[in-house]
Amino acid sequence: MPEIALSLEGLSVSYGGLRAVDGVDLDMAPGEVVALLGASGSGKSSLLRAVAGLEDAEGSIAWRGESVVPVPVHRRGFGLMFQDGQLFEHRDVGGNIAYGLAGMARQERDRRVAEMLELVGLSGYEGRAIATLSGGQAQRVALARALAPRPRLLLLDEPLSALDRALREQLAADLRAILRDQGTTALYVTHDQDEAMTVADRVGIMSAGRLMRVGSPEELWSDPGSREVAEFLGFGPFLPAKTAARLGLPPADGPQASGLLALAPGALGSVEGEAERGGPGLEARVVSCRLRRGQWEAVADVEGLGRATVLTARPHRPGDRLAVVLDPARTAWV
Ligand SMILES: Nc1ncnc2c1ncn2[C@@H]1O[C@H](COP(=O)(O)OP(=O)(O)OP(=O)(O)O)[C@@H](O)[C@H]1O
Repeated sequence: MPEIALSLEGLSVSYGGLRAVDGVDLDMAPGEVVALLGASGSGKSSLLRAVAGLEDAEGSIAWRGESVVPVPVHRRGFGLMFQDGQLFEHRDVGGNIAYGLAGMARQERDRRVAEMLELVGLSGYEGRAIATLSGGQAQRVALARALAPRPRLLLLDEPLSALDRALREQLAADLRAILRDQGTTALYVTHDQDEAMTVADRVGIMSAGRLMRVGSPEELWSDPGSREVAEFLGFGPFLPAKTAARLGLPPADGPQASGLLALAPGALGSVEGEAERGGPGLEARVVSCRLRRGQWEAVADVEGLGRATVLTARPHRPGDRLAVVLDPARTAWV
């Protein structure tokens, strides 16, 4: 049997009559990073807080087979990191990182602080005042502080949400490298799909308190499992089997829950010049067009599919005709 670090079984969190987390089962391997992804209010933070011991919960929470439910927060050996790093303003950077290292000899503590600062790319920042740090630097210090005592599990709640997108992307990649480097087992809550897919080995999709599906980013994209998860990931439109067959995509073998073919973002592309020549492809009319991250995207009414996003090689005007082809590798049956 594979080794299990954190194990959740039937975990539920209720606030009065509201069931914020509803019967979640999840096993995590040692050193694994799992991101919980879901819309606002789906119960991600409540689940994380229950694991930390900050929220009463039903069901079981075990670490290496032993229940941690009776263990108080500070004895669980779990590290925490939040959106706002919650650094102590009255301590300098070094003092913040050393906070969880009480009981360690001075020299050893200083060494650990320097090592953590190097890990997060802030070597030499020991004496800096917290108020002088940028948002990104503050979150790096918060990460160093959380990792310094070598927690057996790191719990991160939207650690990058307060940062702008470019910084978030950079820090997400750095975080992944740091967690791998340290072999840290981590549960990571975010509502940002790109961040989840960058940081985690496996991503869990939450909706209305339930864990809908857990898988590696590749698994989720190739088989989202349900229309709800597919929609959350940005798949669409969803084509009935008959339409899919007309496009040369007969249903895959095996039972299909709803028998719909879901198109991933980028599944439709235009063959430039073909519309004018009347060549292969579905006929489409452009509604609007925009440049997104260096790629032209047209919203178009596509024959037999309805309104959909189509990647194009150049900008198009409303009313332009396109010949649209489907990339079967960017589709999934749900
Ligand atoms: N302390 C609380 N008392 C009452 N209801 C709460 C409390 N904390 C959360 N809730 C409710 O529980 C549900 C789940 O909230 P939770 O914060 O876990 O979701 P989330 O997915 O983390 O959302 P967000 O991304 O907005 O933080 C929501 O309906 C929320 O309003």
